[in-house]
Amino acid sequence: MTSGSTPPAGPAGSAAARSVTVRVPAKVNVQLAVGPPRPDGFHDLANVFLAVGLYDEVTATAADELRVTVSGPDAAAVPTDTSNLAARAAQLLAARHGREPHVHLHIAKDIPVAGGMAGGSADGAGALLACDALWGTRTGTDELLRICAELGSDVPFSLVGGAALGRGRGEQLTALAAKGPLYWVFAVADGGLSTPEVYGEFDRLAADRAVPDPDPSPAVLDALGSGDPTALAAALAAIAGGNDLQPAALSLRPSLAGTLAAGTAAGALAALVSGSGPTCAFLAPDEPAATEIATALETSGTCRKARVAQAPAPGASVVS
Ligand SMILES: C[C@@](CO)(OP(=O)(O)O)[C@H](O)COP(=O)(O)OP(=O)(O)OC[C@H]1O[C@@H](n2ccc(N)nc2=O)[C@H](O)[C@@H]1O
Ligand SMILES: Nc1ncnc2c1ncn2[C@@H]1O[C@H](COP(=O)(O)OP(=O)(O)O)[C@@H](O)[C@H]1O
Repeated sequence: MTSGSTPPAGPAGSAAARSVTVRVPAKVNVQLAVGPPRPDGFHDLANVFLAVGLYDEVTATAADELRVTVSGPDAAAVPTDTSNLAARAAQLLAARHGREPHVHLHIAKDIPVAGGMAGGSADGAGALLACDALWGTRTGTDELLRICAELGSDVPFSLVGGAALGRGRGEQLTALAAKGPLYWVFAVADGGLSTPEVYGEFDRLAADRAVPDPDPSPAVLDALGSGDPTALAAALAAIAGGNDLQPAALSLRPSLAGTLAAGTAAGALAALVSGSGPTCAFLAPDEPAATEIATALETSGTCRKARVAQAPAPGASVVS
């Protein structure tokens, strides 16, 4: 083999790489203001996204067909066919570049499944970045973000991470200042909630009232920028907790009220359902308090397990 045809020894992510691993964070919606349903079935949002330090890892390896495998305690709940957002990401990227989506995608799953923490979106964004690096297709950020928006409303945020305001259906992002670390505790429930069903329940509960256009709370944005958990909790209290989907999630899963109460009793400054749920998110004053809240939640019997995570977390990034 001549030196010209020998793949150069390069860093993972170069055209020479045979395997690329990308780490992608989960999210919590610090505020989720939901407008009325649009003609296309989506809802306009003011979605204050915050990436948190629970991660999935997506590894893309050269293969002669598209294949998805999943590991982790909740792996059995994740589809491995082309409904998996990671597989769909590979297909969309390959189509953009006129190539076959031949790749083995392995997802090391740590983000709760169907939990309102955007785990599927994370895997979609992670697969996109991993395949782009593996295939050497060098797709620009704007094009990657367009593909993310095709995959799902939350996927663009999974790519960028940090903190951002999502307008439209959540896909139109503006970066937000966020100072850390903020310590969050996540109470993971048994079983998930379907995002479309929760939006449907929101519509049912709102049927006899006018739903205002969604807007972010300036106090929430200020508190996020200052990194002061007490100020953030006060700003959330002033807007009835901040998540307009919370009553719908509670209506579909009334037991979540007990989870929220257990975290509050254990010292959480704020307690809210994460997005469409059923994961509940608790803002802690500091790291030791977060550990105490997690222990109290696990012994309360109101959740399957509790996880502590710091925020803001970086977006999707190549780790090897
Ligand atoms: C609620 C949120 C909050 O961040 O996330 P989760 O808590 O589920 O993770 C998101 O809006 C979920 O976004 P995502 O999970 O990407 O949803 P998509 O695949 O785009 O849409 C799935 C379905 O949810 C509903 N949907 C989603 C987004 C939106 N702005 N309005 C909607 O009504 C629609 O019924 C849509 O068909
Ligand atoms: N890579 C993936 N990981 C998890 N779920 C996925 C994935 N791809 C598709 N799904 C489907 O998306 C649904 C929602 O999963 P997930 O994104 O974890 O939750 P949420 O939308 O509540 O944040 C799952 O029930 C599953 O059927």
